[in-house]
Amino acid sequence: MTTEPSNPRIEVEHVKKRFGTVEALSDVSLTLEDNEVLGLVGDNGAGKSTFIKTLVGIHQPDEGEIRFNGEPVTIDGPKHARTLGIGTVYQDLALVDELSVAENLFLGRMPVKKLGGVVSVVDKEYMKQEAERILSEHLNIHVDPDTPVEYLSGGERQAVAIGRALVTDPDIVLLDEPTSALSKAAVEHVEELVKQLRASGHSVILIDHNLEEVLSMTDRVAVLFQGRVVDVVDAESVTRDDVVSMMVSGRSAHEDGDDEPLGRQSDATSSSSSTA
Ligand SMILES: Nc1ncnc2c1ncn2[C@@H]1O[C@H](COP(=O)(O)OP(=O)(O)OP(=O)(O)O)[C@@H](O)[C@H]1O
Repeated sequence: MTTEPSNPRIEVEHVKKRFGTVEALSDVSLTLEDNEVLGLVGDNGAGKSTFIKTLVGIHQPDEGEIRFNGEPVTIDGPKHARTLGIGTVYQDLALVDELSVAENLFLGRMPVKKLGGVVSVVDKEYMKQEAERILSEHLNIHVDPDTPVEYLSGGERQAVAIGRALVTDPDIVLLDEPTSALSKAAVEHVEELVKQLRASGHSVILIDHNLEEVLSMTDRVAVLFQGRVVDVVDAESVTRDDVVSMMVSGRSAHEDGDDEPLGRQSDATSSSSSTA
């Protein structure tokens, strides 16, 4: 279901990002509307993770502008992104193996309490209770919050990573492959979570190689090819085959067949900045 663009949470305009000779993002323009789930798909190396990492300030764009709630921003890094209300689950999970589930959820933002009104100590009880609540309520995962994450299954680790993004109650959630290591039942919980996030007014960007999941979870889908946006399509009306074709050819399903693919090697003037 596509609604008229009205109140973008994030606007990315003409962003370029190079790594040496590789142009990972070539003139990317995209919007994330208020209360929408935007899918980001593309073949390996298309630029999806670079896009997410640029949004949270891990990478700085070489060119272009990012606006957040209408205001141009320079995002210094993940901490700054969190203060802007962006929660992120990275593809590599970024968990610390030897720390517990609760410690991973609250990494870098441990809650403190005053002992005797004077000495500040980490509030471990609160951390454990919150960790259990977030994981069971949102993800239906029941693990001992004291367990080091190195002992968890892949699916449980993924749930901890998602739970970690939810601790700060963000308005915008960026999910980079949130279901890649999950069982079918756990994937359904993530799908449910994404629906709940949207129902409660969040905006979500979802990267997922499973196109069925993307099409069922998102409102719009942006297709990337070699650093460019091929098209942004309505998830309800596009077919999986059309998305695959755009991912492989670098051409929009709506374009005539004679154009050059919109790849890094192409000299074709980009018509790829659709924000549909
Ligand atoms: N830190 C980096 N240094 C050098 N090159 C990089 C770096 N990060 C990404 N790249 C390159 O930029 C391009 C885009 O990579 P990116 O990880 O964004 O793709 P992706 O769409 O997320 O791929 P995948 O689906 O395989 O995760 C690739 O050619 C990649 O090798």
